Amino acid sequence: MDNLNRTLLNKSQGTGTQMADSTTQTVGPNVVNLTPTDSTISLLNEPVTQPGDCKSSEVISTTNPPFSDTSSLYCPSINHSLTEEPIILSNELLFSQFSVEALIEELDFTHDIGNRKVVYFGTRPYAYNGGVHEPKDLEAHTYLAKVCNYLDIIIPNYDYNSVLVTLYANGNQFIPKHSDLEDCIEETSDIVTVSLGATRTLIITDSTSGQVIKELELKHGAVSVMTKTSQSVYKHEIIRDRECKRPRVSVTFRLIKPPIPPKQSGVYRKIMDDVKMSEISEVSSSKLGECSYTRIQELLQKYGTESRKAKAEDSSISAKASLHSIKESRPFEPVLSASLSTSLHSCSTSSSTTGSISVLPASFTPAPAPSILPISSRPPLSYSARITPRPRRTNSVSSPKIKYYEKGVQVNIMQKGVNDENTPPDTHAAYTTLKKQAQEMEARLKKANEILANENSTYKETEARLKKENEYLVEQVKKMQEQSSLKHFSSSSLVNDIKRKAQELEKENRYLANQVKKMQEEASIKSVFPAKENYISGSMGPVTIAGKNYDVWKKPVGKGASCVVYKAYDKARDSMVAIKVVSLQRLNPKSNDEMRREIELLNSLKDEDCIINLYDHEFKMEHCRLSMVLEYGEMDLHSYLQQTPCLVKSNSKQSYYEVCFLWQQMLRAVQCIHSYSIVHKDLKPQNFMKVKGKLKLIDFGISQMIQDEVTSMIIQQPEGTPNYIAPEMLSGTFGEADANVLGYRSDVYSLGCILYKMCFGVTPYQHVEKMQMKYFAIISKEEVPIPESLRYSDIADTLVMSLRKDRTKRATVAQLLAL
Ligand SMILES: O=C(O)CCC(=O)C(=O)O
Ligand SMILES: [Fe+2]
Repeated sequence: MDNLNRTLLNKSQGTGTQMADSTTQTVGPNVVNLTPTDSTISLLNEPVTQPGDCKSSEVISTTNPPFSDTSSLYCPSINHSLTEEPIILSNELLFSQFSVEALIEELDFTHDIGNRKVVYFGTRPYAYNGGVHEPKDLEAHTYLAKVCNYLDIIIPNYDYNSVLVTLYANGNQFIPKHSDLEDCIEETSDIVTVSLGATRTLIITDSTSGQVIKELELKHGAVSVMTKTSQSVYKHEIIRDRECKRPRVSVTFRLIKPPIPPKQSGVYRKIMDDVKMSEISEVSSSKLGECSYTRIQELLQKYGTESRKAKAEDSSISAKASLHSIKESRPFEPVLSASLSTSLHSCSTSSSTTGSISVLPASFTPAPAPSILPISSRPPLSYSARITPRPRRTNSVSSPKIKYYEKGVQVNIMQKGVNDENTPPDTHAAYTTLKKQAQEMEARLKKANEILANENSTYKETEARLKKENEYLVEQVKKMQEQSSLKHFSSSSLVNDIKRKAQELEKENRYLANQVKKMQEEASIKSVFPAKENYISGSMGPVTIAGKNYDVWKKPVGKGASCVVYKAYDKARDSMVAIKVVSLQRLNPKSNDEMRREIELLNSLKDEDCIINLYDHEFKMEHCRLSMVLEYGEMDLHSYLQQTPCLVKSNSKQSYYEVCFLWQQMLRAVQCIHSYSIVHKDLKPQNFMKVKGKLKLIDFGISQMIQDEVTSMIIQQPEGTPNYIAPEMLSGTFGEADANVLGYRSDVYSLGCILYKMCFGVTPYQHVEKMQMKYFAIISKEEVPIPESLRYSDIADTLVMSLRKDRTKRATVAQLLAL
């Protein structure tokens, strides 16, 4: 604690002495007159009374990240008294996330010293008892750079230019008792070690007495600080720990002096005298052009001669001069630097010196070293040049070279030349060529860069164009998708519509096909007909009516109160006919008159295809029989309705169409007779016959011709079938003589009843069993109710219009047809 206090005070007082050799050319940040920066001062606990007067304690806490309470700040020492003992700064928290394994992974330990391994990075060579380390860039060592960055935070103004990383693979590895007394370490240097990984023990002993002064635990993140000067007083060691299985890495920072030539020979001196700073800066000026090459050439010629001279003076001379880091403020920075070296080949019989030059424009060097310093404090990039005249071992080949780097790739240009022992190398010519080549190379590079820039802009243009095109296409695809989905939607609804219609048509078709089938069946009967057992012979015999023969089916197809209907084959017509045999015997004369009237009516309507055709008739009074040969129909409407579900029940479009179809035909048939001033008076399903699928009127038994509606006759008795009878036809019976007027609209009412039956399966008052009640219901002023189960409003309207009780308000057939 005391030591650090003292250190802080001493450093801040700025009383230290600059120990650097004047030949070191160290012109970095002021090491000696170190004054804490404002930010450092603000971090100190106690107020600073004078600039540079720092009275803080050993450990200075701050809450600023990345420090924790246990972190500390340290001002580098400046006093360097002999008795300054090592101290430890604890930085466990700062390094808590730091992986020592990752650090080991990224490092190549170049020296295996048996009990440990090391690797060195620094701008200057570092020689110690473990070996000699050549200068080496930190390059892209991410984790090591991180340690450097952390150290910059822990000791902000600490000046160092080397990093020695030591790996102790386990507790068996150690470093024996020693002092870091190497000459190459600056006397002003602090020796700072960051301990990472396993905890190990550092023991400090007094060099003279061997007495243990301190035993320090070096945990992960511990930073030990020693001074170079104290190395003559103390020794230190990392002792074995057999229990420890984990690795430990120590990262030791030092300030290394520029290398001292082994022998300060005349040649070296000459070189050193000759190569002045001005020349170096000339060589390394931002323009490595004419002047540099010329100068390099001059120098080589000069030192070639000098070395030959030196060889004559002292054959054992081996001189090496090196000028590094003319402006080295921090290690591993791309710095303005140049080196010039020449070595005389002592063993060679040849006195000649051949040379090679490497010209390394720093602008072509790989990416800058890892960020150890804040960007702002880095010196600007510039060229560096190294001139290396080397002895030629044989007389074979010399290799003047140009190296340059671009994007980390080294490009070598080699020029071979032959020198024999007696011929000094034609360095001038070599360098002229090299210069030319370098210029060419630079020109090519420039061109390549231009092309690249060009390509880059073309690429960018293309990229932008493609992006636009892509956007357009995406938009188009989107639109097309939308359209196609719309199309799909509309086409699917259309398809559904068509499907529905097709289904309806199919139903209709089936119905018609059925009808056709029936008709075909009828037609086929024709061929079957001549079979004897199927027609009448005997009592009715093969019947002759009005002189024509008919083959009559034995079984009657219909029976009435006074008539029987047979099916027969008319050979002359080659078609089926219906033969209606009416028994006149049992009829009164009035009935006979009716029969005659019917015959007349039918005869007058012969040409109408909505009226059943009367082909022939014959009164045989002797037999009291009227035989009528009529057009044959497959089935009357009554039978048809019996075997067909009503509209409400089937509730299908097909039934609807069929009802409409039949209704139209009934209307036409009735319109036809009305146009002959005939009122049918007994319209009911039984009186409509289906002939080849078409409805025709039959049975005019009670029909009569009328002049017009107003002269319509008064009837005495209710006639017609009660379920289809119009109210006006009944009302007369029940004393409402005025209303008992017969008219065309009575047929309309009956038609309405047939339509009602087709819709609901029953006639309006069919459910009323008692006849009298039925009559009352029919004549009642209350309109026939239309059940709501009928969903076809047009039919419902038609029913309402045709079933109006008041006949004057009832529709005529013409009106109904016009709907
Ligand atoms: O590993 C350590 O902590 C000490 C290393 C050391 O003393 C040295 O490299 O000189
Ligand atoms: Fe050491």
